[in-house]
Amino acid sequence: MSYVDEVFDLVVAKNPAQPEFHQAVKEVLESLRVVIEANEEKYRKDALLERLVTPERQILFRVPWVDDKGQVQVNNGFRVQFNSAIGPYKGGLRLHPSVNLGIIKFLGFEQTFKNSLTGLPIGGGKGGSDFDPKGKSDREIMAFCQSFITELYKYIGADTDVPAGDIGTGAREIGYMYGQYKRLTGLYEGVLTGKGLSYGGSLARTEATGYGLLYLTEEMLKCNGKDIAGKTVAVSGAGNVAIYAIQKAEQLGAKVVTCSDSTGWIYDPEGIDVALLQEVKEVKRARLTEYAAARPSAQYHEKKNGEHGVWTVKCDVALPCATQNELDLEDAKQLVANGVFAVAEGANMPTTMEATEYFQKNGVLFCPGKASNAGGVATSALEMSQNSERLSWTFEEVDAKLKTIMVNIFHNLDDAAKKYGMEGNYVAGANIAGFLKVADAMTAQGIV
Ligand SMILES: NC(=O)C1=CN([C@@H]2O[C@H](COP(=O)(O)OP(=O)(O)OC[C@H]3O[C@@H](n4cnc5c(N)ncnc54)[C@H](OP(=O)(O)O)[C@@H]3O)[C@@H](O)[C@H]2O)C=CC1
Ligand SMILES: O=C(O)CCC(=O)C(=O)O
Repeated sequence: MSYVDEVFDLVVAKNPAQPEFHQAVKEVLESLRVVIEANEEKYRKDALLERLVTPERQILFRVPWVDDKGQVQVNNGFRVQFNSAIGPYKGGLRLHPSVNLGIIKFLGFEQTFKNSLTGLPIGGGKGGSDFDPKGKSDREIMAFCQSFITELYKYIGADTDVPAGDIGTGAREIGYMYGQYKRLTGLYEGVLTGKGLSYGGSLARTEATGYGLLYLTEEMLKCNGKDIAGKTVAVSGAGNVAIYAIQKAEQLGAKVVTCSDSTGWIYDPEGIDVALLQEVKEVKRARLTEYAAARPSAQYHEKKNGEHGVWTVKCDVALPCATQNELDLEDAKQLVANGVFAVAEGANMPTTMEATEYFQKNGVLFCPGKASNAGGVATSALEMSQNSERLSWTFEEVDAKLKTIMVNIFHNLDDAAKKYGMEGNYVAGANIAGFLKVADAMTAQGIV
């Protein structure tokens, strides 16, 4: 049996009931086959793959907090410190009822390769809780965040592990967590990113994941003789990534006709009004029905099981920006039948493996999230740099660096795919380019 297959079987055996983690590992290992086989003896002897798929540390903890009725609630807290070969652990905190250890491990594993692709010195980590921020008062959110950090502060720090936002964790939550960390440690340091601008946050971090997605998509299209201007784009999600992806796509001359949340989706043939979307989602924290009520051109569709939502709409470019496995084989078939020619992932692993293969077999340009959504974490690393030098850069400076990083990521994965005989396979290119740097650093640092 090949080394890759042996290690994949080991992952399934040692991590039962963690399908998202198995999926993320399988996708990476499959595309590393050619690289591993070229150096199999050394990697096998060093158990490099076994170490790569095993988190350095997993922290599981209780998060008790008191709700507005005086009732004590208890949630599960997680931080998976996956790989620190190239820098301190770095990655977001997800607050969503679906969160479990397998999901945090898949995200931490992906983060290791993504962070490597940015070219910046950051290792991979991820965390979160099964806490549901929806419908909670500000006081309840604060109580949860303070309790979460009261345990987690022991394991994080500006040079050890630097968490940030993800689904359900935005500027408000980061603020409460930062305040509690400072209170417990007495340290005013860059321990979290995505902070508010008045206390060490970076300009353009809020926009970075969505903007970065479009910078990379623009470059991918340009290198394949196409242009984003004038194209019709379908976006899923209506959170941080989706909103700024829509804004930048529209600035680049595309028309974005869809967005969605967990209860329904919008088709707006005149193009999404991003200012209205921001007002509904970021300010009011309301449902998309409010967008539809205020926008005569918009059609609102309730989410129904078995229906394919935004992916039924005819588009040239699809940008899944909501959550994992939200675009399956049926969706991919529909998109291809409707003429889609490019898909770039804003979310982490939003496309199933079968759907990814279908796109690739049908000549659709496909960029995986670990490359196309890396602008968020890259800008977080720029926030860390600014915190270290006690300076703040302008929006234009950060945005220009972000654009350069995204263009470089695309060329690195394009080059890696070509070098290993898989031209145009950006999934393989991203996994190989991300892996090589981490593997080199792990090898240089000995058996740790
Ligand atoms: N924020 C960042 O900087 C980065 C985020 N990402 C990834 O991008 C994706 C979106 O994150 P972000 O925009 O920050 O998160 P937000 O919480 O801001 O928004 C998430 C959006 O996706 C929808 N959504 C979440 N879960 C589900 C679900 N199970 N089914 C349907 N819709 C769902 C939400 O709808 P509702 O509000 O109704 O729940 C919301 O519209 C995630 O995969 C995240 O890991 C990747 C890189 C960086
Ligand atoms: O900015 C960060 O550190 C976190 C980003 C993140 O969680 C992600 O890239 O998925």
